Amino acid sequence: MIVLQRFGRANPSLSQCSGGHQQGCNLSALQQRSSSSKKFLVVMLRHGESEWNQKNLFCGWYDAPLTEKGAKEATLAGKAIKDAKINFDIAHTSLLSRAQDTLKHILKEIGQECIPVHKTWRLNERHYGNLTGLNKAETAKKYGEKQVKIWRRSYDTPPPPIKKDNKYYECITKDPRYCEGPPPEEFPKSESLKMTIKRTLPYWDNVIVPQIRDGKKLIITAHGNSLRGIIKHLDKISDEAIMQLNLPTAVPFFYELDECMVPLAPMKFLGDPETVKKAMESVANQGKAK
Ligand SMILES: O=C(O)[C@@H](COP(=O)(O)O)OP(=O)(O)O
Repeated sequence: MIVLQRFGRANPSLSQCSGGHQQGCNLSALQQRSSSSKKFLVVMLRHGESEWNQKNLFCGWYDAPLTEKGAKEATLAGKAIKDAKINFDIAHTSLLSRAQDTLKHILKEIGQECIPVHKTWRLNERHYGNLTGLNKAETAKKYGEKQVKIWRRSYDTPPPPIKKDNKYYECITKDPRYCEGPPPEEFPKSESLKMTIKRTLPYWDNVIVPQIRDGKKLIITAHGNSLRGIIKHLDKISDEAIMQLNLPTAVPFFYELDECMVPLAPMKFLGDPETVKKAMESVANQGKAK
C-alpha cells in the first residue's frame, strides 16, 4: 500500500470524541482507547472523470456519465484497493450515475460485485445552482477567479439559485430518481458546502456510523464536495482551511477510526504522492480563467 499525502486536522481528537455527532462515546471510552484499540476502516473516493469534468462544466446534480478515461480511472482505483488487500461488506453511493458506475468498476475489479449497495441523494454532489452547465474557466473570465473560488470552495456562500429557465432545471427537478427524497420543499436550488454537509452528515451519523460500529468495512463513492464535507467533519478542518482541499477523481482515500469514530490519523490517499498532488492542483486550476 502506498500512503500518500495527508490533509491536516485542526483539532485534537478529544474534542471530536466529545462532539455532538460522536454518539455513545465519552471521556472514559477515550481513555480506554489505547488498551482496547479497536480499529475500523472506511474507504472513500470521488468518481472517475465525467463528461462534464472533461468539458470543465459545473455539474452538481446534473447526471453526467463517466468518460472512457473516467471508467479506466475507476478500474485503476479498484486495482489500488486490491493491491492494498482491502475488501468490503457494504457500499454506499449517490443517486448520480458517475458515482454509481465508478463503484461498479471498482467492485468488478476487486471481485465483489455482490455486496449490498446503498444509494442516496444525501451523498449527491453539492447542487451548483444556476452555474450548472456553465464552463468554469469562462465563468472565471466573466466574474473573476476570486468569485469563482468563493462559489467552488467557500464554506457558506452558495452559488446563485437555479432559475426555472436554466436549461437543466427540468431534468434535475423532475428526475424520478428523487421520488423518495429530498421532499419538494427541501429540494435544493443551490448549495454551499455548509448546506451540503447539513444533508450529508445525518446519513453519515445515522446510516454509515452504525454499520462501521457493527464491524462492517465500507466503501463510499461520491463527489468532490459531498466528500469534502465528510472530510471536514472527520478531520475537523476549519471553514477557511477547507477552501484549499481539492479532491482528484478516482483516487481512493481511507480512514482508520477508533470506536468513538475518531480518525486515528488524517485522511490518507492510496497512490503515488506526486501524481495525486498534480491531480489536486489540476482540479484547483479548473476555476482559473484560461
Ligand atoms: O459539480 C461539479 O462540477 C464537480 C465538482 O466541481 P468543483 O467543485 O471541483 O468545481 O462535481 P463532481 O465532478 O465531483 O461530481
